[in-house]
Amino acid sequence: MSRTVRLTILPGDGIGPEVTDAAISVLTAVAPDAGLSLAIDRCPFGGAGIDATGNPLPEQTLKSCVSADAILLGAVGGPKYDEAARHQGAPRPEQGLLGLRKELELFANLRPSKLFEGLEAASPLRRDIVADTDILIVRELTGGVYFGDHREGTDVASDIMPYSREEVDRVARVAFEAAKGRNGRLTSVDKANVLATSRLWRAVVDDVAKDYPTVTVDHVLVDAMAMHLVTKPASFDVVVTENLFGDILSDELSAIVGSIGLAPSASLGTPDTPGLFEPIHGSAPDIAGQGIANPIGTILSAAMLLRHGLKADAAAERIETAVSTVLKQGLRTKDLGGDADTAAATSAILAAL
Ligand SMILES: NC(=O)C1=CN([C@@H]2O[C@H](COP(=O)(O)OP(=O)(O)OC[C@H]3O[C@@H](n4cnc5c(N)ncnc54)[C@H](O)[C@@H]3O)[C@@H](O)[C@H]2O)C=CC1
Ligand SMILES: CC(C)CC(=O)C(=O)O
Ligand SMILES: [Mg+2]
Repeated sequence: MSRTVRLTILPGDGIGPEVTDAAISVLTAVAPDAGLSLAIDRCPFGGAGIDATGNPLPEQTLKSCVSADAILLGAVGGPKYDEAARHQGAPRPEQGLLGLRKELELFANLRPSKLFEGLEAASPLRRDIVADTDILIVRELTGGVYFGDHREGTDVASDIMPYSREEVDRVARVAFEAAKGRNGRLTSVDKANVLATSRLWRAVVDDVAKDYPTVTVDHVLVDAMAMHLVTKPASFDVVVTENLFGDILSDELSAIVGSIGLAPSASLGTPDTPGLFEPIHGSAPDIAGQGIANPIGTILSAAMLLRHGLKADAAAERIETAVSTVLKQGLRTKDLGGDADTAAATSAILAAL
């Protein structure tokens, strides 16, 4: 007997539809052996939501997300929408994404990045420096400067970065749990020499640490962390940080291990809200429509969807093993210095399954 699971798919904009199609074909391939029957609802979101309804998070799309077992997103945004926002005051696709994260209270964003075997030459770092890099960034996702008050004037503008003890506590616990299940090392990244929110962040992380005596915690300032990631990436295990710093450091880390096109993520809230699974990259307007996007970040996000969203760990592992295998065998999309297109990469992964 198979279990029917409801998946809301948000292809979004740019390369979003290309990479979500690839991930759906992989999910569809592993579902039967995992005892899953997929009920897929594709919904307009981001720029596509604006085109369809004027709203980046249309009411029907939100309804579908709320009642789904899990959500898979491609990416949102693009120059056409930036122009309309600038000149006509139109809504931005990115507001839809921030709105969805907030609506579902998806406060913990897991962004794993590791060096796959065979990809040493794709890293901009020396082989001996990048070797063994395997980091999980836990990024706070529904607080901080993305959600504070924004004031936009022609001469003065401001963005407020608020954090409460509760917001820091809950994401810190996710990070400590993750560290406990890995190597027991947690690095908390902040800017406590300048920011009040960072001093609160540091104090709360130290309080939560008392509940996790087997985890060792270090505090590192974000500017130094940006440097450490390129000089000694293999010395970090789990990293927890606030929204903006996590956004930036995870893009940096993804390039260190080869390409932003490889990096998946899981955005999680309480156990009874559906998780949102998406690659960390954006809509890549510079390569959209050419069929050359790397689909691996989205395919690995589908694996995270199976593990965290559907508790189908074996199916998740099958996908991760297939991705490792094809990379070890030499499959390279353009971002990794090769010439495999999206379709060829997807076919290779399907074959490796
Ligand atoms: N989660 C989301 O939906 C996000 C949306 N954005 C939006 O995306 C748009 C473009 O932003 P950018 O700053 O250009 O960031 P981006 O991540 O879309 O692209 C940065 C660079 O990485 C390359 N790239 C990204 N994904 C790739 C993939 N799968 N395969 C191969 N190459 C890939 C792009 O071609 C580009 O050269 C903007 O409108 C931005 O607001 C940006 C980040 C996240
Ligand atoms: C709102 C998003 C566009 C922010 C972002 O870059 C991300 O979440 O990775
Ligand atoms: Mg980002």
